[in-house]
Amino acid sequence: MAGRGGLLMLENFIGGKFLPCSSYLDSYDPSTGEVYCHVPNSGKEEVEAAVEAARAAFPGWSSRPQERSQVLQRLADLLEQSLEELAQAESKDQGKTITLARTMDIPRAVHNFRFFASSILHHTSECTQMDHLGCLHYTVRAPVGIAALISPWNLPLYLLTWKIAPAIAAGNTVIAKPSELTSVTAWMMCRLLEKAGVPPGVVNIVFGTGPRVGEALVSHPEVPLISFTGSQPTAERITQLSAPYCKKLSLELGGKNPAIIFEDANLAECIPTTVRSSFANQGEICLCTSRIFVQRNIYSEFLKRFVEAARMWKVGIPSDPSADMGALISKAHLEKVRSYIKKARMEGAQILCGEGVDKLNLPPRNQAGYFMLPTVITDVKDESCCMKEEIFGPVTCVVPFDSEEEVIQRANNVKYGLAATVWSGNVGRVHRVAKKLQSGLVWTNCWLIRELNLPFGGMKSSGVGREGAKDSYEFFTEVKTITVKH
Ligand SMILES: NC(=O)c1ccc[n+]([C@@H]2O[C@H](COP(=O)([O-])OP(=O)(O)OC[C@H]3O[C@@H](n4cnc5c(N)ncnc54)[C@H](O)[C@@H]3O)[C@@H](O)[C@H]2O)c1
Ligand SMILES: N/C(=C\C=C\C=O)C(=O)O
Repeated sequence: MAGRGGLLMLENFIGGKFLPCSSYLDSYDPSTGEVYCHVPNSGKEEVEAAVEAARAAFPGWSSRPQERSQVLQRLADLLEQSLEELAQAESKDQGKTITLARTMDIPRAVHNFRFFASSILHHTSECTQMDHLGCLHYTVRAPVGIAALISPWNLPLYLLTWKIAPAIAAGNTVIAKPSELTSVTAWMMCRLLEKAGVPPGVVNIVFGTGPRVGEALVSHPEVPLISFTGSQPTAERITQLSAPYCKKLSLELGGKNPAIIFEDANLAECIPTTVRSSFANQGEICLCTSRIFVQRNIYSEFLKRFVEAARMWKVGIPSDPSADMGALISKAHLEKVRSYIKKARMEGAQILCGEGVDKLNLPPRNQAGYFMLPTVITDVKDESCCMKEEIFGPVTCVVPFDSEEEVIQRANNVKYGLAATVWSGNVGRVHRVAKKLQSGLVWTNCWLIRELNLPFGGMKSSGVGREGAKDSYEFFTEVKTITVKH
């Protein structure tokens, strides 16, 4: 929809209707630094309206499980038919490459609906007998009610649908709040909901900032469940606000993910995959590698080949299909990421390629965009902020190690525990190391191969709870144990 100054103007989606808001936020095109869209700056009033709509829709939606599965399938089909349009929009709004949006973000959003449409039909419940007391016990599960779903800016539709699909499949009604920095594809999806047969009020989307609309949502007494993906400080705030109501919480947070590369690793596979795991989506994936530990006897060779491969990664405008990396999300974020390179230099680390070393070539129109080259840091201490804090940008540190025990201890020596990769041809070692890593996910000799049936989530400050077929079902339902005396 065209709004002020011919710019795209989004509206909230509440009770099956698009509704304007009394105030709007500017949203920037990361590749040019120009405002290109206005996003509703919603608050308490919009949350009240969404709660009312979600409450009214709950009795009907929660009582029709077969129909829910069919509706989700139709929504998946409709999203798939709009794949190209959605990919273009995601790439423009977020700064990611069109190739990544086409091959990962939007296909995964489609898959999220297909997967939960099917998996919801296959859950079983528990039953036990106490013959000596003449009793049979069994469990039933019921949707919790109105779910608040809050998602970040890095994988906008991918992560939003990873929450909406299991929540509504289980029979809840939802109020979703996408990041104010990347709201466009969520708004586009609203146009498909009615066509798919999602009844009004089942999916409500309120746009705006965390402190204003996000807090109104998480502290609403009629919203008993919150699924949040984002940063650890925001998770802390949400936990505080929801504590008085004992809400159910799922928190998917940041990472400081290690790659451990042993001397017997297949470097021909490991190097391109580790370049990708460090720099895909501009390093803005919570699962991205940011600490690379390399066994000392292959360290020099690895470093040389890794830096060569990182330099080959093409930073380009997001719409260029040959680009490997696009623009970072915002000016503030670019400055934050760059500040880590300055700190590393001040600490005596070496920057081997990227920021401040190589030259970025951009068309004149994109000079004010938020671009940065893939950057490799070395000679950096484990205690440095670059090795401890989540940078969430195209920056990775490479350091040597000597023994298995040493590298496990160093890899675990951060507050986060989300994802690790281990590279070795020795199956025994891979299995031993994977078991000792404090990490919710360990990919060995690969990265980011997702099996949605199995638990996804982090340890330590990387989160609370797990998502996936069974875990999401358990989170989005309440269980009840029934005892029958016969
Ligand atoms: N573990 C995972 O699956 C996963 C996935 C993607 C991103 N992340 C993490 O997300 C972070 C980057 O995303 P971000 O910058 O959008 O995170 P963020 O915490 O700033 O924002 C995430 C969402 O929370 C909202 N929000 C902010 N303050 C809020 C408040 N006070 N109350 C309610 N809602 C509030 C934001 O508007 C946004 O929608 C990184 O730390 C990254 O690692 C984790
Ligand atoms: N939740 C998932 C990925 C999160 C990525 C973070 O940036 C997923 O693949 O299910």
